[in-house]
Amino acid sequence: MVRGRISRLSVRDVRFPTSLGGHGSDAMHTDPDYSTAYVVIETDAEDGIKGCGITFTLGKGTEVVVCAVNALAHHVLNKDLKDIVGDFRGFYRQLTSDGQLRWIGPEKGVVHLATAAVLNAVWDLWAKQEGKPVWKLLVDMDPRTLVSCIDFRYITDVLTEEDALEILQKGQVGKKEREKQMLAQGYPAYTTSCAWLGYSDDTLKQLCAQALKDGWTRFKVKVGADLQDDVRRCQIIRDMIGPEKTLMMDANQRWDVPEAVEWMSKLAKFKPLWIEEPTSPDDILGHAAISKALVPLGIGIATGEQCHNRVIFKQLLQAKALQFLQIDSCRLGSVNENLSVLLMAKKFEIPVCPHAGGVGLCELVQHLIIFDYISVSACLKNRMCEYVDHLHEHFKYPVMIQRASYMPPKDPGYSTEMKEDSVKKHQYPEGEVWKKLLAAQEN
Ligand SMILES: C[C@H](O)[C@@H](O)CC(=O)C(=O)O
Ligand SMILES: [Mg+2]
Repeated sequence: MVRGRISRLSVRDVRFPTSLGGHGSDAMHTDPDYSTAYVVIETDAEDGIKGCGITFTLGKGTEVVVCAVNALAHHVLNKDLKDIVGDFRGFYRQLTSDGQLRWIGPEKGVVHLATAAVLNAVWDLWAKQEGKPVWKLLVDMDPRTLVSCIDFRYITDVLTEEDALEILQKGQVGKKEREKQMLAQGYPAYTTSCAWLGYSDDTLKQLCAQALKDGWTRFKVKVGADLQDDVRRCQIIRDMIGPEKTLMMDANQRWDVPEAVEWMSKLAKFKPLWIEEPTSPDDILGHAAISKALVPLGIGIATGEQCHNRVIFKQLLQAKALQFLQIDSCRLGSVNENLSVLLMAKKFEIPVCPHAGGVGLCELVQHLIIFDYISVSACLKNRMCEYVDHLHEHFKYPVMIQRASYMPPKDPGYSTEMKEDSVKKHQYPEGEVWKKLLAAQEN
């Protein structure tokens, strides 16, 4: 039973100095400090359960997201949780349609990242009160309730409420077996941890050797800044993993459309399964053109980690602009909007391979993709979820990887809760980690 009125919302700017080690670096983001606007909501219920939500940022600018969360807070405060989740579509619409705040979106940019953080906290609270991890809450929900969480505005030309219901009803068949399968085997993952762009060749080799020992069979390498470097690094990694294992490449939006085609034609000999974010995430027709040129070379297009909202995904699907769709748990409007994208991907039969990593993204998105397999896609072909081996130690319920697969979390909630000590130490700029770093910079 859901209970309580939201009595408090707090949001903190939490940053990890990952740029110091080149972790997370790519052709466009050369010095990312993995960070989060960390939201905690409390209720007046006696159980003391809190909902925790995050969105992912790269350091600077987290303070702007924090401001946007505070600007949205009045939509949540003093609301009964029962009323929020009882009309989740209405609540989503209320947050995303604030007559003044939507002007600095709508449903994109800082205000949408803030929406994600707030709604992620609501989902965490709801699941904790129900005593289930979010994936299980979703799996056990009847199709009508699931559909009632989705705002179909702007997507009914490709996915109506009736279409969504039909997909979810079909997904009921074999659900029990798939749940058992997930609990026993987990959801297949790939690793990005070996090949950040800022890593030396020696680090790349050492991490790749370790990943092979740990049983990884799918690897992603960052490309896009310098072609000769890319050729050398891709050669190293392909030689190490051999011809059979899967390799993906990620350019993080570095190229123009013709440049993407030309560059990837030179990297095609390394047999990448996909090139991720070859160009601007807003350029739907550009992605379609790249896809048309590269698919004949055996290279698919993957994108999504910087797609603003369901409308962009709708058009990418309509334009046949991608072969792999990458949802993101903290850029889209939480579970609600991700549900609509999972259902559209199912309708277009495009495999979903979520973006993860960052800080907390693995923790969250595992719930969505496990639900997707059990209740929507029922398919593992060409599907895998990203894994990055950073910062899990700061979470109370960190991801569990076994045999290169995500094992379904068992603790109630959305795995979003951070350790209080970690939050305090990494709060920007007053946490002890930052105090030391900022003082050292001044000297
Ligand atoms: C800046 C981030 O680390 C980005 O490079 C992550 C990414 O593109 C991915 O994990 O994929
Ligand atoms: Mg990427």
